[in-house]
Amino acid sequence: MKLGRLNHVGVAVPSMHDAIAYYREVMGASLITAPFDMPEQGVKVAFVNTPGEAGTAGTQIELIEPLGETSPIAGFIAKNPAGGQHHLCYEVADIEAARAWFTAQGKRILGPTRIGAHGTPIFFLHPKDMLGQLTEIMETPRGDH
Ligand SMILES: C[C@@H](C(=O)O)C(=O)SCCNC(=O)CCNC(=O)[C@H](O)C(C)(C)COP(=O)(O)OP(=O)(O)OC[C@H]1O[C@@H](n2cnc3c(N)ncnc32)[C@H](O)[C@@H]1OP(=O)(O)O
Ligand SMILES: [Co+2]
Repeated sequence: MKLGRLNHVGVAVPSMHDAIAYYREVMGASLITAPFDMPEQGVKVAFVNTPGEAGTAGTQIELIEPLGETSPIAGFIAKNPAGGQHHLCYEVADIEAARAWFTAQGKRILGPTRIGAHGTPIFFLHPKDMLGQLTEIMETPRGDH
């Protein structure tokens, strides 16, 4: 497997509304997508874009707010009521090859491969196996690179 670009840093927030205001007013972000619900992932999502090198997409901040009774980030927000850095998401060219690569190393994969917020397949790796970092692997969207 070859590691691709850092696609996004997931940031769990208790209030999407307040987090968007923070990125606009405190951080000076001008490109923030409208929030949308991903009920099957248990989160509301909005992306803050940072600029990349000429002609490339910059790394995004993925704001995630708990959605529904069984949100996977409910426990994280309970422990970190102000919110906090939640996961790192790296791109790969081939999601199935990446899954096999981590499985062969005994890394715990959290649930099935599913379609993520960019419309490409993703999976998550347990933070206790990954230097304490919840790690998301996503297939690079077609047309990028
Ligand atoms: C939309 C999509 C996309 O980008 O396309 C997304 O990103 S959706 C992003 C949201 N979806 C996901 O995160 C899906 C995968 N996540 C999960 O399955 C879960 O969140 C887990 C990672 C298993 C954690 O679940 P939960 O907090 O309920 O379990 P737990 O309290 O037993 O936690 C087990 C241990 O892991 C630690 N822990 C929990 N969340 C962590 C995190 N984000 N980073 C680092 N450590 C973390 C806890 O403190 C605890 O450590 P101690 O035992 O030392 O206290
Ligand atoms: Co993510």
